[in-house]
Amino acid sequence: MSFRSVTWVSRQLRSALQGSTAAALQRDSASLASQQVTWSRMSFGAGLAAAGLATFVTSLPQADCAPAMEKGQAPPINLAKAGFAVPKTSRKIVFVLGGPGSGKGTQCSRLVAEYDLVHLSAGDLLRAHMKSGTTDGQMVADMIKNGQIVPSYVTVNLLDKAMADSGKTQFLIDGFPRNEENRAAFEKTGMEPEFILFFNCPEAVMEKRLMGRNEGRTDDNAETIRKRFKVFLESSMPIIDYYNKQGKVRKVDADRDPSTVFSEVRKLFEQGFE
Ligand SMILES: Nc1ncnc2c1ncn2[C@@H]1O[C@H](COP(=O)(O)OP(=O)(O)OP(=O)(O)O)[C@@H](O)[C@H]1O
Ligand SMILES: O=c1ccn([C@@H]2O[C@H](COP(=O)(O)O)[C@@H](O)[C@H]2O)c(=O)[nH]1
Repeated sequence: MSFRSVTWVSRQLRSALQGSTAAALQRDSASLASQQVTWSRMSFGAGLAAAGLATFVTSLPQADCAPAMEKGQAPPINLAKAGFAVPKTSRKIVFVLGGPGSGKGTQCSRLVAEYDLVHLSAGDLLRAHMKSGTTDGQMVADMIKNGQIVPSYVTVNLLDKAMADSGKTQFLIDGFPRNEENRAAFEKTGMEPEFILFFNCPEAVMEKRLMGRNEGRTDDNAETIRKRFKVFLESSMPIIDYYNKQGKVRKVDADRDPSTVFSEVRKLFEQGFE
């Protein structure tokens, strides 16, 4: 199956409305159908769409729909806000792994612009959490500054909550799992990755990129970068090997300009899930 977004929801909406007598609903549907309502085929059961989709889309608060529609984009449909919980086992997950500075975040941004995917960077979630003022938050701040891997109970909870809150079903999980403890804790939740997108990049290239990133990160300095590289080789590479043995790794040569890297990434996504 392909990740490519389709106007499938529009069609479902129109067919669900064919038997409906509600004029107001039809008016809303026509305006929605004129937008490109994107969703992906695999994320939704036809029964759910026919039974409830028209109702909850039209009942979404205006504030949720208006800004995106003004920009000519798809109105956001958030299943969680609409009261539908997406079962964990329905989530389609791709782990995006590679050394620090290999370009994971850069390529994930490009992917979400083209496909119906939610990008969750474990590092970003942890950086937000470290500002929470909790004891955990302080621990996370210290660990990031030292290039250490935060215990799974923190990271897995943050990822799980972000997935649930998104109300979506297809995720790029960037920078996780980083060690065996992470991997095992995630799999215990019942979720597993469809495949692993692995960015292969020489250390010298990654170091140059990180030193030039200038985003004010506490770990983008020569001393912490050295520690992060060591942790990557010792703890994270074995995870990539683990998935490689399962035939789940799709490897990209990341030492090229971002557009060239992306054209290869796109090809790997067009293969869909096997
Ligand atoms: N293909 C590329 N060529 C040159 N520079 C790149 C390329 N991809 C990303 N960069 C730059 O390198 C830096 C690191 O990229 P990015 O943040 O995407 O990496 P990352 O793998 O997500 O890093 P981290 O794991 O540390 O979060 C950024 O400044 C980015 O603009
Ligand atoms: O799953 C994770 C992800 C990240 N960390 C910590 O955060 C920093 C920065 O991560 P980036 O992916 O480079 O944004 C990383 O060095 C770890 O300290 C983590 O512990 N677990």
